[in-house]
Amino acid sequence: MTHTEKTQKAEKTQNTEKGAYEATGVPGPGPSGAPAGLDAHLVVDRGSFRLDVALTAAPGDVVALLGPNGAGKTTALRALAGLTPPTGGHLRLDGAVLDRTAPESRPVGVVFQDYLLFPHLTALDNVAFGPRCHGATKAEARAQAAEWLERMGLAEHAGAKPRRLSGGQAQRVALARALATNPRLLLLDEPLAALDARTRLEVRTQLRRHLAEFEAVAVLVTHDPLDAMVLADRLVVIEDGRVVQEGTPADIARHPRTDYIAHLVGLNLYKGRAEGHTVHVDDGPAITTTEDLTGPVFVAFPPSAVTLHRDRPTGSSARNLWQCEVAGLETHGDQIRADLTGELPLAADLTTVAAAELDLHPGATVWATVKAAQTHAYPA
Ligand SMILES: Nc1ncnc2c1ncn2[C@@H]1O[C@H](COP(=O)(O)OP(=O)(O)OP(=O)(O)O)[C@@H](O)[C@H]1O
Repeated sequence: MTHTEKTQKAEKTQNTEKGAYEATGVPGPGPSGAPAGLDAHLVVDRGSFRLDVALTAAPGDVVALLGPNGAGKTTALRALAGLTPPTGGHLRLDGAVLDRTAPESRPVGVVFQDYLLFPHLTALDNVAFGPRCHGATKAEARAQAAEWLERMGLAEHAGAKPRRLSGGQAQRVALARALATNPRLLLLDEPLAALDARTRLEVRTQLRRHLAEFEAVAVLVTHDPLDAMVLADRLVVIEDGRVVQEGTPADIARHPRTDYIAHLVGLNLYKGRAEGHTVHVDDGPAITTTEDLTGPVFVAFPPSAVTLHRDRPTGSSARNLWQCEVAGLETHGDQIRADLTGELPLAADLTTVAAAELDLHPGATVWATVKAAQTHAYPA
């Protein structure tokens, strides 16, 4: 999320926080100064597996939990929702202790991976189910549901049953159902996993917008580094039940500390403004892409797409050429990853032989080329 988006959201949070607390009955940060947001230490024992993860977030933060299969992401999410009993630790939300609060009494909204929409209920009644469970009358719940469907651009599908909805629409209905309870903590389990690649791109953009508008804490679980980088302000990487790294997507992408993360974030990612096939990177140079877009975009390419040269290449057909300096070199398996600074900070992967031939060392000046066809631009 950009700085401007965060600032707008922070202002909105200040303006709406009181209303949200009143709606949920959860005490806000009172004169005693109980910290707003999430303060959790999740300890869960499951046979030989132990989850031991500390997680804190301020209202407005979107945190992504990432990790390989079996790392404990779902267990963490279920512990936050109250669906898996903890063995120890603590869970506080806006200063209120929730350790012993039943799941349905927590100011928590959950969007499950397969959405779990009721097949026999319309989109409207699926969304109304959320507020109904939190004590709203049938009429109130339906009015709130209609409002949320409108906000999600789904008003015309209010009467449709889930089987008549596309994957992206079903995802938004599930999100509306979770948000309709005014949760102080929104949990999303692999929110885009059930969608095909094409729908995913569009839904990712919409979800990013909805999360940017959400004033409380959002925690999402995902395997997909793009989802994490696009949707979250902060990544918490879990391996084998423990946090192995956390930070902004940019920090983690630049300085992976485990092979899993290096593989996970195998991308150079930039935000900028597209004008046709050219993306003007914020505070950086232009990148030529094959996509034809206009307005704010992300552009990404893997470090393996970067070719390095000691001298400025003359005959290269690559559309993107930048002068860089080697800031660091790291070995990853049989590859060398070069961390480059300059007009465009980037990571480049090359073989050990190529690194030796180029006489790469920290401080060396190099030219990097990337073919337009190896970049990927998409709306921000
Ligand atoms: N119901 C259960 N009973 C016992 N152990 C379980 C149960 N569910 C999960 N586990 C174990 O807990 C550990 C963490 O599983 P969890 O599903 O939280 O991981 P995950 O990171 O979400 O993985 P995935 O990405 O595959 O969904 C795994 O070792 C798993 O075998």
